[in-house]
Amino acid sequence: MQTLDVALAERSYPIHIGPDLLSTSLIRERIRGNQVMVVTNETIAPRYLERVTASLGDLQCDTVILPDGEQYKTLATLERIFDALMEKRHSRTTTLVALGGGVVGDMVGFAAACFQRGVDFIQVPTTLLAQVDSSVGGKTAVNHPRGKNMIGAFHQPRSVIIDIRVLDTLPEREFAAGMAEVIKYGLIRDPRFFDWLEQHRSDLQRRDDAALTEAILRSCRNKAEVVAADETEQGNRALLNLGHTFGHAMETFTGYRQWLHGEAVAAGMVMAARMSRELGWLSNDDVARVAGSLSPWGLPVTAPEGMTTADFSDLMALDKKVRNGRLRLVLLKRIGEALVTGEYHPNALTRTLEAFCDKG
Ligand SMILES: NC(=O)c1ccc[n+]([C@@H]2O[C@H](COP(=O)([O-])OP(=O)(O)OC[C@H]3O[C@@H](n4cnc5c(N)ncnc54)[C@H](O)[C@@H]3O)[C@@H](O)[C@H]2O)c1
Ligand SMILES: O=C(O)C(=O)C[C@@H](O)[C@H](O)[C@H](O)COP(=O)(O)O
Ligand SMILES: [Zn+2]
Repeated sequence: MQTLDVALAERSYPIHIGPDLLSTSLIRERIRGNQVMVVTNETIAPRYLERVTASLGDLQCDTVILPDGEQYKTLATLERIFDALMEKRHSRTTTLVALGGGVVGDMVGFAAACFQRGVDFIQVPTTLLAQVDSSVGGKTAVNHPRGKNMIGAFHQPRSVIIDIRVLDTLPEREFAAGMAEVIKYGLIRDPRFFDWLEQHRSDLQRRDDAALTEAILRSCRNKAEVVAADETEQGNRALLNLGHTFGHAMETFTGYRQWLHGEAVAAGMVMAARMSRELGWLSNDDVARVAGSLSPWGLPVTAPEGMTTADFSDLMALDKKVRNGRLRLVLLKRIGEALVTGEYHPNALTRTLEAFCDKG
């Protein structure tokens, strides 16, 4: 097992990474009270829920099983968690455990931030995307029909427990979606990791344990460093949003049903790369290299069917990085270095959107 720390003073916490961690005492050790609510979904429950509850010893342990899917990452679904907490008489010293992918993790984190104005929670991520990104950093939220993650809070977990064995049951499409966020770290701040990912693509495609552990570790290290330097996104944390302004627009446009988050981020990162070329920062070869790092995973590099430039503009105007009416975007200075900026000629954005919507 390897352990990293997210250094946030009194809110610091460990990330444990290794095989077969689900049934160890790691979760139990981080629980401070005598009550725990394990929240998961209908797909994950039959596979992993019992293993987790069995590891919790003599605590009062209750469970909630949510419906599966991004379309359920809503305020309405959150109520099921609050109802269960009230029904089972959980108090302020309870701990919520998020057993699942980013959807479960984001909702449980938000429920923990809200219940009695804030209780402990532990992330037990079961998708690659959740292991490398969403379980770390304390961004929690639900979606609004008009915008992604619009209602949420910053609330850090007590610990993150990454059992790489649970990825054995993860479908290919979900695994690839997680790779989009892994590749993101290489693009925004870690060019050596980007090179490494290109060199080890086939090892990762066959889910070789050593390569997978290395990819998860290096991703979590990148995320932990960014979060430790800027917990609430006053500055450089926004770099983790590469591809997301475009991607969130695509997810919202498709009603949170058609495209996976990682797929939308992949297409969004290609858009960001193309816009960076418009601004003279990336070459044609760089853009081809960005797209070429994503497409072998079957990730989309074109816009959803029927989405127009007007759709993009409308939805992107609601992005959380808008400041005083000006849309700020995360763009690439070069492969391995990103910046967030609102200082670009609007034509560069128009040309990027037109090219993307016309022919992809
Ligand atoms: N908070 C953050 O910092 C952050 C970062 C990135 C993404 N996100 C959010 O995360 C969400 C996407 O997360 P995701 O990609 O994990 O999607 P997800 O949570 O929907 O999980 C993907 C699918 O895999 C299934 N699944 C999960 N673990 C499995 C396993 N081990 N075996 C078999 N099936 C399994 C799930 O039931 C689901 O059907 C989005 O809502 C996105 O906005 C948040
Ligand atoms: O942790 C962050 O910060 C991120 O931006 C990570 C993203 O991968 C993630 O999708 C996040 O939920 C996006 O946040 P949002 O503030 O743009 O909704
Ligand atoms: Zn993301």
